[in-house]
Amino acid sequence: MTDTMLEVAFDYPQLQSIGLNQTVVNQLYTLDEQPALPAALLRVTEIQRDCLTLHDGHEEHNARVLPRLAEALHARATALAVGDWVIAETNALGERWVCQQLPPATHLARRANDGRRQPLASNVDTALLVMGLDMDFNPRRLERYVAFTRAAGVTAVVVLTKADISPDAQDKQTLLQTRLPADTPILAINGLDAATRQMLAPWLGAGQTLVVLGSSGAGKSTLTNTLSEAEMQATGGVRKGDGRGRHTTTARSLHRLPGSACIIDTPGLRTWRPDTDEAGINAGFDDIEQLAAHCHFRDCQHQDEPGCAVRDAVSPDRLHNYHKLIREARRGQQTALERKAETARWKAIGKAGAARSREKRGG
Ligand SMILES: Nc1nc2c(ncn2[C@@H]2O[C@H](COP(=O)(O)OP(=O)(O)OP(=O)(O)O)[C@@H](O)[C@H]2O)c(=O)[nH]1
Ligand SMILES: [Zn+2]
Repeated sequence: MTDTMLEVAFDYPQLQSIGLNQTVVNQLYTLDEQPALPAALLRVTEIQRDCLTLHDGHEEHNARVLPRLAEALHARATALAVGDWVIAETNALGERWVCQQLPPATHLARRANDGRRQPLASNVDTALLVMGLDMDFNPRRLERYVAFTRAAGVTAVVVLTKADISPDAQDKQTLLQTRLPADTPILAINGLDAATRQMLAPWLGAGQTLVVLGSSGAGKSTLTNTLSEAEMQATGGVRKGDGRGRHTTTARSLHRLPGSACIIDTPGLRTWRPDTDEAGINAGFDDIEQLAAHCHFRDCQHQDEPGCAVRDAVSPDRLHNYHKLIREARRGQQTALERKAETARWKAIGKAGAARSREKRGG
C-alpha cells in the first residue's frame, strides 16, 4: 500500500495551502496504475485548450494531458476542470504529462446548447453566486444556480453586488429570503469595499476552495480582487495594476487568497443549463421534495392534483421555475420522438389551464 505513496511525490504542507486535504491523499492509495515515470501530485489552476497550468504548492508548471487519459475522460463525456487534483509524470525532456485524475469530491458542469458537457470547476466547497442588484437581478436565474449548486453537493452562498448603488437592496434581499431554501446565506455587498472580506470570512477558511459564478458584469472580478487584496499588498501589489476587474474574464483560473483559501474565477455564465437529471433537480429543491411526502398522491406532480401539499406552501413562481427545470432535465434525457410527445402533452396542459381560467372568468 505505502508503495503507491512513494511513487507519487507531494509536499503536503505546501499543497495544503492550495486546498489539499486528507480525503484527496486517501485517493492516492486507491490508484490501480503506477506511474511509469517520476510523478507528482498537482492541482489544475488554469486550462487553455490543450495546455494546462498545474501548481505543486511552490510554483506553477505547464503540462499537457496524455492522450490515453484525454480519451478515457472523453468516453465518460467529461474533461479536466480547474480545481482537479491530477498526477503528472515528468519525462526525460522535462515535459509534464497528466496521466491520472483523482476522482473529484465535487464537480460543477454545465450543458452547452449543443448538449456537450462543459466542466466549470472541481473540488469546490462553496460557490459564490454573484448577482448584481441592478439590471442583472433575476430571482429565477438565481434559484436555478442555487439548485444546481446544491445538487452538486456544493454550498451555495448568494452574493448580491452593487448594494451601495441600489436603493431597493433590502427589498430584493427579503424577496430572495422567501424564495430560496432557508439555509442559503444571502449577502448584499459593495464588492469594492474591503468590509466584504469580513462578511465572507466564514467561507474563506484555510484549505477551502470557492468558485465565483454569475453573469458578465455581475462583479465577479471585482469581488475576487477585493478578496485578494491583502495578498496583493503583501506581495508588493504585483497584480494590482493589471486592472483585472476592468477586463472581461476569459479563462477560468484558480488563485490563492490570504488565509489560504483558493478561489476560482470564471468567465460570465450566460446560461447555466442543468447538467443533472430529475433526481438532481429534486435534490436542489429540497424544500419541495420534503413537502411532496405529504401530497395525497404518491406520484403527485404538484400541478392540479387534489391534496397537493407543495402547491399550498411554495410560492407559485418558485414552483413554476421548478417545473420548468424538471422539464428541461427530462428533455435532456429524451430521444427526439419522446421530446415531441412531451412538448405536445405540455401544450395540451397549457390549453386546458387557459380554458379553465376562461371558464372561471365566465368567458
Ligand atoms: N458600485 C459598485 N460597482 C460594482 C460592484 N461590483 C462590481 N462593480 C462594477 O461593475 C462593473 C463590472 O464588474 P466586474 O467585476 O468586471 O464584473 P465580472 O462579473 O467580473 O464581469 P466578466 O469579467 O465580464 O464576467 C465594474 O465597473 C465594477 O467596478 C459593487 O458592489 N458596487
Ligand atoms: Zn403535490
